[in-house]
Amino acid sequence: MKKKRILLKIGSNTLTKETNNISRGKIEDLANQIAKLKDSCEFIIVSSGAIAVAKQFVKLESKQEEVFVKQALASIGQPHLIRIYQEIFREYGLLSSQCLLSYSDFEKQESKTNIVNTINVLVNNNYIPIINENDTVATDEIKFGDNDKLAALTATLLDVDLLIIATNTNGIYTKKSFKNNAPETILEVDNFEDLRKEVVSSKSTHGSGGMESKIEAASLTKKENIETWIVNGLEDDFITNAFENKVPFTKIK
Ligand SMILES: Nc1ncnc2c1ncn2[C@@H]1O[C@H](COP(=O)(O)OP(=O)(O)O)[C@@H](O)[C@H]1O
Ligand SMILES: N[C@@H](CCC(=O)OP(=O)(O)O)C(=O)O
Repeated sequence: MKKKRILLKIGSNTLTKETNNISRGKIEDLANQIAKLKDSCEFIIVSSGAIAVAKQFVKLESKQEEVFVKQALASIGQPHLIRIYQEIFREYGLLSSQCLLSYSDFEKQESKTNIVNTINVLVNNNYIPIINENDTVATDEIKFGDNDKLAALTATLLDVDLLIIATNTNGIYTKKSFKNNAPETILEVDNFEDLRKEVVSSKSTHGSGGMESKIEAASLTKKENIETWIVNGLEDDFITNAFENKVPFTKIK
């Protein structure tokens, strides 16, 4: 049986469970779900969190807002982030690896071919690639604060069957319900262009792209006929529950 190829994007906000520390519990939840699904699905992860991990360990003598400081923090935090993933994934019998990519890599045919070949070898040998932006050489994502687009570009390049973006809401809410503090999830999207009108300018504690960047990401995958799900990553079992339709989330076909 051919496995369903899933690109899972998990942001700093979900990984920290909206605190100032990376949540080992969230990574355990992730590993537990991937282990349960491993006979039917293969996973590629785009994970943020390098800066958030570093902030747990160090205070650099400079203004935190400066982009170079964030790049330095990402460099300090990334190996810790991967160590935590590897420790926990190993306990669940999962193998993992690290890939650092930048947007410009998606503009060069040679780099694209190299990415596809490397990741295919990893996945075919049951390794879960954990991707983040190469923050030393590029600042797009730190400046705009978002891995959503990187996830969409990767999903497209690797021809996945499904992109899952884990965030801190039950998918995209109608603007009206969100503003009235009685959020209602848009479950299925009929008219994609109308979706853009539902975005509210608020963001979560650690997040910076807001819902807009998730919709932009979905517009890239939609063009390639890849389905995108926006789910609440703060909840336990958020992937398996979405598969079983036990929780509300937004499906963009
Ligand atoms: N229509 C909407 N439905 C749900 N959330 C929305 C909507 N419009 C804006 N948002 C905001 O988008 C946030 C999620 O994006 P973001 O803060 O960037 O999180 P992440 O770290 O997961 O990328 C939500 O917490 C919410 O404040
Ligand atoms: N690449 C950096 C920043 C990425 C970022 O902020 O993205 P996100 O948490 O998805 O809004 C990191 O790993 O900390």
